[in-house]
Amino acid sequence: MALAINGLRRSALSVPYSVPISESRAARCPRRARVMANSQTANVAVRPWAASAGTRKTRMHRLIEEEGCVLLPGIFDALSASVLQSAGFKAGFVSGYAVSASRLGMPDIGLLTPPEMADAARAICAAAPNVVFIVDADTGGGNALNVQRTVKDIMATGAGGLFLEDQVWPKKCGHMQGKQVIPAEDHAAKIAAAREAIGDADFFLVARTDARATAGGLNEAIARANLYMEAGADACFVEAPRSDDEMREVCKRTNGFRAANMLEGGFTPLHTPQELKEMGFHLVLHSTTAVYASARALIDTLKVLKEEGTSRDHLQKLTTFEEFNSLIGLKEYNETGARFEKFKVPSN
Ligand SMILES: C[C@@](O)(CC(=O)O)C(=O)O
Ligand SMILES: [Mg+2]
Repeated sequence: MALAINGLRRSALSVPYSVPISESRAARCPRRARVMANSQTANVAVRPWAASAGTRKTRMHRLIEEEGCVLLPGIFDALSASVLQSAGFKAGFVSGYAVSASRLGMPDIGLLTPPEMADAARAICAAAPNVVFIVDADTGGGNALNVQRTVKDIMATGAGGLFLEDQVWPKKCGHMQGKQVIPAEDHAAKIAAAREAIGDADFFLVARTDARATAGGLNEAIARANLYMEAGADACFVEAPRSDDEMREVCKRTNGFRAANMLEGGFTPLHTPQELKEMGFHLVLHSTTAVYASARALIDTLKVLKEEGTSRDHLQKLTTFEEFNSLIGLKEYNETGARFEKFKVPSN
């Protein structure tokens, strides 16, 4: 019996995507068998994206080449992006979790919309033009057509790539309970649609799977990651592995570049980029570190202000007036303003 990946254009794959599997296994769980069959071929298949990935060098590919393992702190607005750039980071992650919290004051349960995310990304990229940002596009806003629109919107912000995940909408943060995933073939089709929308642009596509949390567990998540790589992703992200052994398994059995997420208080053990590089990861998100640090600082500072009615005894906890103005480029703005105070007729 031959099964095909629904939704993928035949021209998108140069290898046969019909894989013979046993009738009985397919009958027990056809969709799962389809995914597993494809994952079994993934290591031997000649993948067209792999050939173009060799020549296609995005900013993110170059950073991976330079650093081996790229650290992307999660940020959520123009100010946090400015701080990230000032701290010397070359890459950052526009976190859906953190944007939902900072922009809406709402949890990461599918309340943030793609246009709101694109709007946040636009301000972020403008505030930190030297940083390559990867944007969390959640599920991409619907089907393949919605995904293509979302991809184009996010590309127009100046970002260097995006994450696209296979959860059922409304999605949840990967470290929350009760997640569900759409059929693997449907998400592979969305990845193929995203790849088509990206074309030759300098834009890095990360396919995320949340299937570790479902009945299929780690095996299904790994099979899905490989399928999504076949569909055209530049990197895969198996969300929320629960131990070092699971993280190593992900690295051993998935193809292409791999992302890990170090979410404090989540399911995945925390590691340094060097440790993760040794395991086989290439991108390291610290998706919530900055938003948790900001919340901690605000909680503590405003508590003191409420109690004492003044900040004068706690100024060491705040930036200074000068430091803050410099952070957001006051001197440069003033210089530009001065150059255009009056139009001067050129003397010769
Ligand atoms: C990475 C993340 O998607 C959080 C998560 O689901 O683990 C984010 O929005 O920062
Ligand atoms: Mg997210």
